Amino acid sequence: MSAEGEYDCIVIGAGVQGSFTAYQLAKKNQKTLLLEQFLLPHSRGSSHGQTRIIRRAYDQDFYTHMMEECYELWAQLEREAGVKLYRQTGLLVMGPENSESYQQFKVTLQRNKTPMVVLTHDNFSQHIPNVNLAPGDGAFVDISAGVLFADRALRTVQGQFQKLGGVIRDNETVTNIKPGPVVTVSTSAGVYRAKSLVITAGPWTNKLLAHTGLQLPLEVVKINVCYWKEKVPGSYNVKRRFPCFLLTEGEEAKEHIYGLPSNEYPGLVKICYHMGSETDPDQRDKQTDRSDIEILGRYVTRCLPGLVPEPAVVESCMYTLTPDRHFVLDCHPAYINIVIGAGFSGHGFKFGPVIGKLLCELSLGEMPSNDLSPFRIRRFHAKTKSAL
Ligand SMILES: Cc1cc2nc3c(=O)[nH]c(=O)nc-3n(C[C@H](O)[C@H](O)[C@H](O)COP(=O)(O)OP(=O)(O)OC[C@H]3O[C@@H](n4cnc5c(N)ncnc54)[C@H](O)[C@@H]3O)c2cc1C
Ligand SMILES: O=C(O)[C@@H]1CCCC=N1
Repeated sequence: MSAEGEYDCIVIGAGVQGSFTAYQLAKKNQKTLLLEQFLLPHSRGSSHGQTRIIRRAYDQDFYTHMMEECYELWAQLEREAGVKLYRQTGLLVMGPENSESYQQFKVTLQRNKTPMVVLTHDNFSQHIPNVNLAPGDGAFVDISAGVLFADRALRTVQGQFQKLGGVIRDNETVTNIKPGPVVTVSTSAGVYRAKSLVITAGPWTNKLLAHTGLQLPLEVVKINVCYWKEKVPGSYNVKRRFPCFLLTEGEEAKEHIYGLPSNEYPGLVKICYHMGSETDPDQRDKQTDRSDIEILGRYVTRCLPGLVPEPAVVESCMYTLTPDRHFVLDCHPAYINIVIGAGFSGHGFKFGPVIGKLLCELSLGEMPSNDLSPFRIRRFHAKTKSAL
């Protein structure tokens, strides 16, 4: 399509997934429009903030496999744009030695021959100072893991997309979608048409899908992003090689607790709980539940004695959860030219480059370069509401 307002593909949502999808489409010479409801950059979705963890450590092989290509794609983007987006720190994984969850993480890395170091109670504090390893807990380090500079990554991929001729229209909310062989998308500022549409709207996915008669079993939760003050400045700093860490489960909670070394805010360590309370994305700040912060405070007191056990800074972010915590990467069940990337369940940032590639392949009708069976919509069966 070449007339004004007509595109090969329209992508809705300029978070990490929509931005990488638009970039991949432009790389394949597709005339692409990326629509974003807020002025960019913004902090109202799931992709904002300075940092995210990148890791191969997972409890399922398919994520560890996807990360192989993903590390290469991150490095390729760094080279292409001449910016640093990743810093290797390692990821310390801890959890009850005999628990299923901890063992699955460990065994998945071992099976995939991922570089790792197993720590013992005897040598733990020599390698990882200022952390108490609970009795009965095991620990290992995923060596290639580290920190992604999230805001910078978003700016970079959007910039590369524009350099390839892609168009970003921000401050423009999509208000309607009319499916068909040519999809019509109405916004607060205009009407656009395209051969295909990709919906990567994060917490707003079901609001947009309502225009297409589909609802997915997605739950949106608010996450309190907590930063904890070092008692002795520098003791958990990235420059002192303090790693990212992940507690598979523990005394305080069933869900993960995870953290990143102090870096973006001097003297403050980012530690979060991998769950929050339900929210409407347009009313995020009305959700004031702090039970996750109480859980974190107890954990910090017990295991991170060098931190003040109450957060110095609390920011907000949102997860869009699926029931099984796996992503949705699929075509719309009724409209093959509408592609959905959703439900990243609080762990999707690191996969951005590979998800962009897969959603691009789906929208071009190509054979996906990864097995998408864990990510198909049909796995939800009865939970998928359809008015079609
Ligand atoms: C606190 C926190 C910590 C995390 N830590 C990690 C981590 O360490 N490692 C990791 O890999 N992942 C992590 N994640 C998860 C990761 O950040 C998300 O999976 C990812 O950002 C999801 O991106 P997205 O593009 O799907 O959604 P979003 O970033 O929310 O993007 C969706 C976009 O669509 C736009 N939009 C919605 N509706 C419309 C409309 N009608 N019109 C136009 N635009 C619209 C929104 O404004 C938004 O910009 C974390 C998430 C949080 C919240
Ligand atoms: O995806 C990640 O690495 C982080 C840490 C573990 C829980 C979710 N997000």
